Amino acid sequence: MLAEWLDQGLEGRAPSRSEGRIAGGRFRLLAPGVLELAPDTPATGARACVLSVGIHGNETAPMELLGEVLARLEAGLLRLGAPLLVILGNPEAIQRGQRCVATNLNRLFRRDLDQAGDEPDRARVLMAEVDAFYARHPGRERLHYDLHTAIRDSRFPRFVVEPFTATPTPAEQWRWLAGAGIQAVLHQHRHSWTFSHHSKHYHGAAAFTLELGRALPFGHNDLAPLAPMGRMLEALLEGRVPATGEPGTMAFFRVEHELLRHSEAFRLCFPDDTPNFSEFPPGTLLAEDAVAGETRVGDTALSVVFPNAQVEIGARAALLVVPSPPPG
Ligand SMILES: O=C(O)CCC(=O)N[C@@H](CCC(=O)O)C(=O)O
Ligand SMILES: [Zn+2]
Repeated sequence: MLAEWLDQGLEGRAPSRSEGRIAGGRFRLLAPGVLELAPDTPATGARACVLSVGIHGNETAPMELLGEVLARLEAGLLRLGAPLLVILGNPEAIQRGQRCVATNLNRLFRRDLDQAGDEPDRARVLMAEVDAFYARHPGRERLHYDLHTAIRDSRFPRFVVEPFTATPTPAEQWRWLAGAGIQAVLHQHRHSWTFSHHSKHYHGAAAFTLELGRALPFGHNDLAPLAPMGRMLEALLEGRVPATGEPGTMAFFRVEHELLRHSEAFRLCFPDDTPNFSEFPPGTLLAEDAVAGETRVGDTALSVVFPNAQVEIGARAALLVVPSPPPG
């Protein structure tokens, strides 16, 4: 039923059952693409976990990975030990195999959102479900992993974005992420209104956007490098402490500057297929914009993450980042 729920969501079919039993607890469909797993007896120290995939409809590897974990739970190979909210982010975009339908859902997670349209409506549903889920688990530590894949190759194929908020990230997170095969961490420098930012900013959750390789069509993903990540998700689901790694194995960066597209006549001055975290020396011309003029690297080398000249006007066209010391 659980793996079927995911498949039906991907295909736009209504699920056959809206609640029932699984090993160690119950499942309940709360809204289209929103599944709650409630353990009979939460394990000591279990986190209230939100796991989201498909916020961008063409990022398929996380959906396949989560599908495997849910199938193992359903087959009785795992036993539920933690409260979980499992989210299929943008079903309409997933069915179309597109990043989004009209606008980027992952910029809309703010409580004062007043836009109309499919993605704004979906953001409001998801924010309400996450708010209600965390409210059902007062006193329990909160976690949100929002799983994505990136448009381009990357010097670090598996990395996380740590949203900017006042809430410090618990030190254990760096050990868990290293243990799950994450290779780099990027600290945001300001509020970004992404889904993981919502959970961290409004709920004090340990929350990240996880980039797990490149976005490819269903069936073309190599899930082998994501095996440690799958094991971490299984540990969280069972309420166990995940395997840990050495945070020093990860590269740490912080955002120095956000490059915005201000006009139609905007272009990035490096090839489209430039991998994430490529470094440019001082003086390099990075972008030209009819309104903002030239953007050049200053005195310190900058690396480029998520370059995309095709974004909407006013949206982020790249993050310009520098190495930063590991936390703590
Ligand atoms: O590869 C790209 O250019 C985009 C990949 C992607 O969807 N990234 C997320 C990052 C969210 C964050 O900054 O936390 C996004 O752009 O929404
Ligand atoms: Zn994405």
